[in-house]
Amino acid sequence: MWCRRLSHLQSRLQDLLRGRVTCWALQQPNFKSLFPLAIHWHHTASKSLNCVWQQHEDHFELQYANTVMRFDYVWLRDHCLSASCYNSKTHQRSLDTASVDLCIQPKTIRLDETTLFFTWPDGHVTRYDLDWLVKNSYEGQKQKVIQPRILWNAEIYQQAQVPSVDFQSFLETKEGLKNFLQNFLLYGIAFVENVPPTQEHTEKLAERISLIRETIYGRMWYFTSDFSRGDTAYTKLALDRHTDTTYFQEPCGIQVFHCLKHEGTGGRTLLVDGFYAAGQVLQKAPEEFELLSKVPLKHEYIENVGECHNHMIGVGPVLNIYPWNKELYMIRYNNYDRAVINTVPYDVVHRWYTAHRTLTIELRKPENEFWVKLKPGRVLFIDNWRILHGRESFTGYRQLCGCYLTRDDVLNTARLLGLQA
Ligand SMILES: C[N+](C)(C)CCCC[C@H](N)C(=O)O
Ligand SMILES: O=C(O)CCC(=O)C(=O)O
Ligand SMILES: [Fe+2]
Repeated sequence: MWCRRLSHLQSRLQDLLRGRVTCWALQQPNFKSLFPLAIHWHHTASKSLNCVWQQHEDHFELQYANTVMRFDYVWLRDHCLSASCYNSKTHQRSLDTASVDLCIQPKTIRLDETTLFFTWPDGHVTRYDLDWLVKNSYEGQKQKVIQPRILWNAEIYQQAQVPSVDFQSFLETKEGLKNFLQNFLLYGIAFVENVPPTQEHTEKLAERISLIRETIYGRMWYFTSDFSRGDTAYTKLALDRHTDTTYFQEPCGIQVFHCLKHEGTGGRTLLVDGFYAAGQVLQKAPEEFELLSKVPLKHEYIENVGECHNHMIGVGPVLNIYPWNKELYMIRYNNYDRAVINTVPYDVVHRWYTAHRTLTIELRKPENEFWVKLKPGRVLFIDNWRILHGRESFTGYRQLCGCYLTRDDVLNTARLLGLQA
């Protein structure tokens, strides 16, 4: 049998060289006689557990907890949590996945209480907890959201009466921080009150939840309408709704705004939930939603003002979704910074403009706009992957400070506090 296997491997190699990459064993007519398999369903001794499984040629099928799951055998071997395959202190795999035979099949399978035991051809035994399998199966993950959110329009947000968190409790208590982060994760915006109106205190606040993301604008920024940088943000002009740093390969995750001073009129901040608007597009025109999630676009920042010389380019679709559950996780929307579209043919471009228009119409509906006047002492955190911001034109002297945060670090803090993120 070994020789046979070797000659199979040789022809498999030829197949690979010719570009045929299906599993050799499955192509063998006498496959079943080489690996006799049980084809009937196995039931558990305890009926109450309600678990049945079946060993197929190329996968393992499990029905448990109202879920039908299918597992690939290489996947099962790769996810062995035994001491020799997984270091539970570091939570890292020690098994060399490349050493697993891609045609591996278990020799025996047995269920004991809530644990499945797989014995592999080399005698190695892997145990899987049934609940672990449900939680980590594709079928289980497909039905779950990574981050629960409450999508809002102005009315929903205002009626929710989301409380602001006090500066002191945000800095000094775990509950204060946790409440703040919970609201931030759910709504994509959150406020901290009674913050001393200085850049230092704003920085302290930011550092409580995350590393500050230093960018071409600096670490903490401080800006007025002095056109010190080559961007409309540094003027008194109105800014339509947008997300920032769309021209980064990874746009900044969170934006922090603290208005330190404004002696003049106007200058209110506009906030729109981009995911709410995208949700409306999904309902009304699913094929347009899909197009917005597939067509890659460039955004660009070109600056040549004073000493500042920058040229940044970021590529990605307007809507970014996880392919396995279709969950939206990032919107890139900035009509000012969108670069020349040269990544798609003309007919797709036209359909893209139609889809972009549908989204824009949703984003511009007055009922989706939440307007707020930023005041010294009240710091606003914005999820820049979800919420669009803008501002009304203004008169007089207006000073804003703030920073960007690394999304990974904000989510890290949230998870360590027990929040789902
Ligand atoms: C916040 N701060 C003033 C530092 C930067 C402004 C960046 C503006 C740019 N058009 C964008 O949308 O990314
Ligand atoms: O001036 C403002 O309120 C916001 C300007 C802006 O969009 C930005 O700085 O990112
Ligand atoms: Fe902005």
